[in-house]
Amino acid sequence: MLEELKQKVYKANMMLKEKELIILTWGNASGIDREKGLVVIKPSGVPYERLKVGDMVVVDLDGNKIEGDLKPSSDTPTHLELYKNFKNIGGIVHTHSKWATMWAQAGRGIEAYGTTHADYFYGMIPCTRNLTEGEIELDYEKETGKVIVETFQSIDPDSIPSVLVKSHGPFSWGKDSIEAVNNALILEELAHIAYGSEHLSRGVLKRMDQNLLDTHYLRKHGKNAYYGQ
Ligand SMILES: O=C(CO)[C@@H](O)[C@H](O)COP(=O)(O)O
Repeated sequence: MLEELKQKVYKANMMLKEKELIILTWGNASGIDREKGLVVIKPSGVPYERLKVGDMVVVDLDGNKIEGDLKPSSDTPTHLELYKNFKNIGGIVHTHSKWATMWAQAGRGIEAYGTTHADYFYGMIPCTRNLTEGEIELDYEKETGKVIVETFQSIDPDSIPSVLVKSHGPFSWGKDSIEAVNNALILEELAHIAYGSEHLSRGVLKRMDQNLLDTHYLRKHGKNAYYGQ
């Protein structure tokens, strides 16, 4: 069942390791078949060194396991919530990549400071609020997806394909799981560059000019060409 999607999701998972976005078992990738309403996701706790295509788990959008010998990732409820609410996405990845996780732990979104950012993200990459707001939340994996969706109430997930989850780490998405890995890689680079830029500017750095942001993002996404046109 879903053999092609399993191959792609397996490849996306292995790319997370190749691109050094994860170590040990600190992350997962998934992909959805929208027609069938089924999601393929990495099994929980399996080290990437031992991961096989046949280990991929199939779940429905309610979280019921449809196929697979292993338990789906503990982040499955978050992936499902995003698939249900962000209708254009076909793949999601979660990592604990260093630079993005630093921003997530600091509770700070990554402001658009330059054209490297603007080529891929049309504005600030947001950080969610605290998941629990002071209460002990036992089912926080379920809540994580809801808090991400709440964060995107007035943000288009197609033009900002990543989020930082407070006290946890980043989630990225795309039209499929491979594009989601690519967006996670770009996020990690932007997180590193933004950190250095803030420090070198000794706290006076402001977000980039809106015209420059528009020009770069819209040009890269086929919406306009150059200044003056
Ligand atoms: O942050 C966590 C656990 O604290 C997870 O994101 C793990 O890093 C990956 O979990 P599995 O996919 O192996 O269940």
